[in-house]
Amino acid sequence: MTTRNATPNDPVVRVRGLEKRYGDLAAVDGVSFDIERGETFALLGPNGAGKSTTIEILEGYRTRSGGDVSVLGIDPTRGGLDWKSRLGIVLQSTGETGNATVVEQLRHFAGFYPNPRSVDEVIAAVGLQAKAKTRISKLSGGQRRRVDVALGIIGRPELLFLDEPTTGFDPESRRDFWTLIRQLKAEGTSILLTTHYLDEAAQLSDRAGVIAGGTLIEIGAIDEIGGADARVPVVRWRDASGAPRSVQSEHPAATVAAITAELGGEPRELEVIRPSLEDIYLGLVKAHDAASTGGAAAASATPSTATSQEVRS
Ligand SMILES: Nc1ncnc2c1ncn2[C@@H]1O[C@H](COP(=O)(O)OP(=O)(O)OP(=O)(O)O)[C@@H](O)[C@H]1O
Repeated sequence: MTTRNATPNDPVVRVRGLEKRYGDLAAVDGVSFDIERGETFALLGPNGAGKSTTIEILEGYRTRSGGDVSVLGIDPTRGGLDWKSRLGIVLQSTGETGNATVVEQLRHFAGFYPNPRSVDEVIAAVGLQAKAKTRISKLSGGQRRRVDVALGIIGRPELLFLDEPTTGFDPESRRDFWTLIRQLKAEGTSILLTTHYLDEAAQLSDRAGVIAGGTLIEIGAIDEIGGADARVPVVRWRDASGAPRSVQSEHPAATVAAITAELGGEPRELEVIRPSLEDIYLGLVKAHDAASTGGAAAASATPSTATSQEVRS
């Protein structure tokens, strides 16, 4: 076996120079990051960026081509059943379609863990009380996804991997899921989340890493990622001729006052927008795409709320 269990001060995940090649394709190309104990970390990136490959290497489902990885103090390629029982895994694709009912499946899986949660509590936490005795094969796609999440948390994991967990959830179920994740976090669970819902990442995560083309292009606290410049508010309005105008401003109130004075009245369709995580993320990915296709000069991490006509005040 390998090294030692993580102490409370060690990161629960430590990745250094991770590489994964599929033939000529470098799907993951020198990625490094840590996840601290109790932290929720979001791995963000476009389709094919390398998120699932990274997460599945951490889970022990894929081998790596290079680099060092430690998960709960263990190299995943050597993780045994004891190590696996400390993880909760919600894979990207829904696996549960069998003939068992929800409660039967959860009882069955609870038996694999030394200290599982109560099956009834988990069913309630994922909002499947009314379907507890229904066969999984008869559930809707979103309900099956909730079974996946239930199976991921039944073993009371120290570290929970959530690969696009809320795909197929209706808006209310997503909010319920967020509440559940906050409860798990409050209990001390460390979480690695991938999602294409940037509002979900912003709501749940302490830090995020953005991966594109197999490399980590940005990492930081959710409210700092992309840097201060990317967070400058944008004032939008229509000028006297009805043309759309926008300006990035560190002092939006003063900017609005100046526009109002210039127009001699209320600006039409006035709005002040603070770039969201999604705007910032889109700016980062756009800048990376431009740089990697040779258009570096045109690239900047300007939020997507910006337009080419904008000036900064
Ligand atoms: N088994 C495989 N064999 C060959 N290429 C693969 C394999 N698995 C993934 N890839 C390629 O590796 C790259 C990264 O894929 P990965 O599934 O990690 O992306 P992702 O960021 O999770 O994307 P998505 O958001 O679509 O889930 C892609 O170009 C993909 O086509």
